[in-house]
Amino acid sequence: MSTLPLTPEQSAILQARDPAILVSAVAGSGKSTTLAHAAALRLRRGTPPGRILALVFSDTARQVFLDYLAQAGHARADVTVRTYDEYARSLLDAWVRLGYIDGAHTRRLTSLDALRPWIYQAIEDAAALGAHRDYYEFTLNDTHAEYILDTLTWLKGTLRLRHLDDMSISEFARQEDLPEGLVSILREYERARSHDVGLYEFQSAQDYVYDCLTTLAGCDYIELPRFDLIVADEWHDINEAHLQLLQRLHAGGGQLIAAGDADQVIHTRHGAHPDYMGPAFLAAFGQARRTTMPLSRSFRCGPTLALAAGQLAHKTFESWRTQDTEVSVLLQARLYQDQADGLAHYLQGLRQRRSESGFASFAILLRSPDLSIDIENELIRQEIPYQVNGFDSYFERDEILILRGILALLCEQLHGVTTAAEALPILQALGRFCEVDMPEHDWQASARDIAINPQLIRYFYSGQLNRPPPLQPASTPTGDPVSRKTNGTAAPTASIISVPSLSSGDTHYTGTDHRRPLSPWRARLAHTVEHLRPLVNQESAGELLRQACTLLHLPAYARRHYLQQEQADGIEHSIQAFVEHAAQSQQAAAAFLETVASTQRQSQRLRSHAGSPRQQAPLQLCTIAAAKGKEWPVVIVPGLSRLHFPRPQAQPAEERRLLYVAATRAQTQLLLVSDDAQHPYLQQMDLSQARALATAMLEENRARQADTRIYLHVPFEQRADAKNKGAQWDPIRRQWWIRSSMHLPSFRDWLPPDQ
Ligand SMILES: Nc1ncnc2c1ncn2[C@@H]1O[C@H](COP(=O)(O)OP(=O)(O)OP(=O)(O)O)[C@@H](O)[C@H]1O
Repeated sequence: MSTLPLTPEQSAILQARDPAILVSAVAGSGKSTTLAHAAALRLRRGTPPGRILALVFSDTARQVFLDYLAQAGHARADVTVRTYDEYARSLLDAWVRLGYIDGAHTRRLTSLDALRPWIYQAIEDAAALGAHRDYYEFTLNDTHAEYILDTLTWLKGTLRLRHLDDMSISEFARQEDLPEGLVSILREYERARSHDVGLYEFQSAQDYVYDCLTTLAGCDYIELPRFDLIVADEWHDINEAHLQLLQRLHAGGGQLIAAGDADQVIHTRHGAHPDYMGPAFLAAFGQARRTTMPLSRSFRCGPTLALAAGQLAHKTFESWRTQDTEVSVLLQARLYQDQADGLAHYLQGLRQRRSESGFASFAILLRSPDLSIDIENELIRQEIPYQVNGFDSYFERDEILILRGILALLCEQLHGVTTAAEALPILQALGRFCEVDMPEHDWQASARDIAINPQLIRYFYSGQLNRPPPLQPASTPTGDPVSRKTNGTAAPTASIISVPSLSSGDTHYTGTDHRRPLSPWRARLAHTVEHLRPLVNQESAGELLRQACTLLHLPAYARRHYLQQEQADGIEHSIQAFVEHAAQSQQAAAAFLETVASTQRQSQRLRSHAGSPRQQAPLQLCTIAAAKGKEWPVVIVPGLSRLHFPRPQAQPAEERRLLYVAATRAQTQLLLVSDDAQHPYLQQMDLSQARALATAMLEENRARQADTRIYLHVPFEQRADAKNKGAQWDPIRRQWWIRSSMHLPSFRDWLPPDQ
């Protein structure tokens, strides 16, 4: 049995009898704990484990839920705890076993690698139809493939994809505001995937819930399992498909308790919406049969942070803590650069004040990866070990690799790079820019040669980047795409590409047709190299990169490859930050390339944790989205600037929720870094008012703590005696308790050993 004394709000939720309960909670208020206790209480009251279902959104959340269930006194295997995708998949499996659907040949694909051939096939099939070629680029690359999957995830999550069967491509494209070419790809992909209701060629994680609902709609004889209790954690991540599956499960009777925080909705792109934390829940579960209950006090955030977060979110947000969370603001002059120095200084000082040897208590949460350039550089300078979470370190990002590659082309030498492993990503990024199509072993060979002799990059340029791409044969899709395409690039055709050994200096190709004109990107690269090469010894790296970005139309490149405005903006910011980094260094191109390469090696050492000083625990450098559900003693949120956070083009409400999620990860200290003392978020949080009100809340919490509950071990036959002395009965824990301010010696026989 758990020793955790539940709060009155938690107890009220556990005692409520309504068939559908929506728990509207603040961050860190014990949502998962409460749901686990609800399951434990049912088990104690005799509900068989098989009649309880817990649904979560991630493996981490499942683990957390199982831990809380164990804390509440129940072994891990007692209750079914599943993600929605896993649960839907288990339903489909059961229907196959029962013979309701034919799943004998359905392939279960788990990675983009496994899905890629099918996506590429759909792109080719849609392109072959020819109708939308003038308005859409049917490119075969991973970025495009990911965009297609992202769009599918959204359309399936919102169940909007269902309309595609009843509409023409142009009608659907108009309705969803999508390019017709993209819609034609989606249609081809779904046609290849699903032959009929319950008959699937292949399924991936994003399909299970959607396919379950489609199968249920087409097969009304299928019965779903019945549960006495369904608990749904992280309800703020719910989308229409999850909601409808839950509605079907709940229609069999029993109780549903869903818990979430409307201000943690940050995945509207995948179909989540704050309405599900209110009107949509109430509508879905019937007027007379549901209720909303609060969890309004946080166990994580101290009073100052709770009050400030409440002001940001326009809601009541209180705290149980007797220690405050200190919230401070670091003002900096500019978005990039200055803040990094201030930050590292602050970090080192704080670590010393906290008397900690490592950085495990620290997290820096980024609105988007572009800020990482200066922060990573500063962490490296200060030898602070760090781990990157939710994005790639700037050394590994395509746009930065392209910029390094361009400087190397101007220098006609890949300065600073000493191994094939270092050269390969730069060559491949340039290759993607120019749509070079080579087999993997040729990439490897080129990287090896250039690592040995960095000047050979000039042959890579003349042989691969500065020549027209060969004509591809017309695609004749037949049979299984898996056997035709294997990895990130379309299967090479030996008669068209024959890569010379770079070390021989040989630039002769056996291509069959070179009449095709240079693609705009190759042509722009050629023009840039021609224009800037003569300036390489006169201009600094920063100036060369600035001019290269303009000549290459890099923002347009970002927009073409990253079809989502949000991603394209992120790439543009990242490019801008790297160019500024080069400018600040005031180095010539060759020296700057050397510096970046050696900084990269230091970064790898610090990130691998191998050579960090005194084997210190690393700091977490995380995107806000990847920090959701986690907590750290010290949280730093840089980049509060009117240009960066909130992003001017993004949805203002979702931007505000992003900051709310980031800020509420902090336990003892939150540092907000801004270039503007009047930043709208700082004004909304009104820290001086929050600090003033926090004092009273802290005193109240300390007084309450001094008067906590003490649970007694009262034998059944002595219960009347305990009651007469003033003990009270807790119906949820089924235990007698007294206040710590009562006369303890009167209860000596029943006190726990530590009292
Ligand atoms: N009644 C309680 N008394 C003391 N601590 C509690 C109580 N309920 C929960 N906690 C603690 O509060 C912390 C947060 O709990 P939990 O993870 O359940 O919150 P949450 O609302 O799900 O958090 P998040 O905002 O990350 O979703 C945990 O350390 C948990 O043990």
